[in-house]
Amino acid sequence: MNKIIIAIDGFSSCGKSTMAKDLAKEIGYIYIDSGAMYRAVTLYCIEHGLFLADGSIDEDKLKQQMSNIHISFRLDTESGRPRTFLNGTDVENQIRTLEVSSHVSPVAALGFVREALVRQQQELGKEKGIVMDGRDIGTAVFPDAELKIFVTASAEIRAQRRYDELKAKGQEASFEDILHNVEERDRIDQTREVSPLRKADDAILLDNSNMTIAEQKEWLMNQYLQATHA
Ligand SMILES: Nc1ncnc2c1ncn2[C@@H]1O[C@H](COP(=O)(O)OP(=O)(O)O)[C@@H](O)[C@H]1O
Ligand SMILES: Nc1ccn([C@@H]2O[C@H](COP(=O)(O)OP(=O)(O)O)[C@@H](O)[C@H]2O)c(=O)n1
Repeated sequence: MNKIIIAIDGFSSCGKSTMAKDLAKEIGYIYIDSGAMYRAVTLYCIEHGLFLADGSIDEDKLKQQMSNIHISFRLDTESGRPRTFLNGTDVENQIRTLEVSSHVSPVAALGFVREALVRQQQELGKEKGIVMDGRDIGTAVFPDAELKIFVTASAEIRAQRRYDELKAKGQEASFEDILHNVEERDRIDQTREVSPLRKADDAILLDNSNMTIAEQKEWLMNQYLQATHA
């Protein structure tokens, strides 16, 4: 069967990567978490003092240093899930903290950052057989993707899911802070000038507010089967 490209976009913390990862594993496709790439660049900025005292980004320095930022993914053989590496170091846990979440959307709004990452993402999808999730996969990275999904759920439900996840990992964070972060990122992601978050006209909308992980997994598998047998 011919391999296709599956683009999964949507609002923050709604379950995109959970469903994308599960599908990729089941059908033997590569899974790429494009958000992890923006998070890795953000971690680099934090670690290299590129956030100025007023909270803004030293754009000139970041532009100069973009070629020093190398992001890769390696499969964790135990969990079967990919882990994110920044310049050879496993940063999978560090990029998921609320600190990185609080800084990532302004970094992702920078045109030169998007250009560099989109180029890498397109390269990764060249052979097809890929599931990629993010904000602009169906609109900018792979506008010709054969299957596009746009996921949403209420902000409270999304914040609760992220809160439960951080708590399970032993990370302290308040529900209010997470809700604020989810809403703020949605606002910045939807209003930025370059490739803002929006549903592609040909994407299928999924509101998974009242769906379990198993139900959404089955829903996505059905979409894949329909797309490949059409
Ligand atoms: N339908 C669901 N019901 C409950 N929790 C979910 C559901 N889908 C995903 N989750 C959980 O919500 C959290 C955020 O999911 P994730 O896949 O990381 O979202 P995204 O990639 O959209 O940010 C994870 O802890 C995940 O296990
Ligand atoms: N394709 C993408 C993916 C992420 N992003 C940015 O990166 C941030 C983190 O993405 P993510 O997918 O890890 O976010 P969560 O939904 O997992 O919280 C988003 O809030 C966007 O600002 C983007 O601009 N374009």
